[in-house]
Amino acid sequence: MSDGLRLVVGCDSAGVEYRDRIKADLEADPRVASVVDVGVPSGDETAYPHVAVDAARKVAAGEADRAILICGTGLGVAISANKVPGIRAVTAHDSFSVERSVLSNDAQVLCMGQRVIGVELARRLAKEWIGYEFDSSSASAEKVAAIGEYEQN
Ligand SMILES: O=C[C@H](O)[C@H](O)COP(=O)(O)O
Repeated sequence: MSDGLRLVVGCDSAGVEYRDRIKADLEADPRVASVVDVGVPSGDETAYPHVAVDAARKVAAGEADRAILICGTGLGVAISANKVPGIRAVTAHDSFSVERSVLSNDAQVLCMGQRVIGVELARRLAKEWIGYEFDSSSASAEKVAAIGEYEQN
């Protein structure tokens, strides 16, 4: 993270407003090196699985460090992103879960719902989330490794 985070943002038509607000926040954040927007633009009705998998594949390929995805609930984008091998995507709408998504689960994808929480909370949670870093020497590491083992077997 010393050179700054490389982030992806994405949404479906139900998440455009929050994606735009969070994207602007991230672009102004000194902790962030780059923000790639995988869509959708306003008025585009591409379904959420396509956007979520596109974003998740960039993370899995090492082109980005993390992704933030918005849909109506934050659920569909998380389910979809988790179909990409190696991806741990979560839906989180509270500060504690956002913290633990990184410190416990090493989640690289945070998903939120524009129809679930207010925009100021979503913006705050996005800012908090990028400030956490997983400790690979922590007791949580072997639990995260077990997820990967189940994925491979
Ligand atoms: O999880 C799905 C999202 O909330 C999406 O934005 C809306 O999906 P729907 O139109 O199928 O309800």
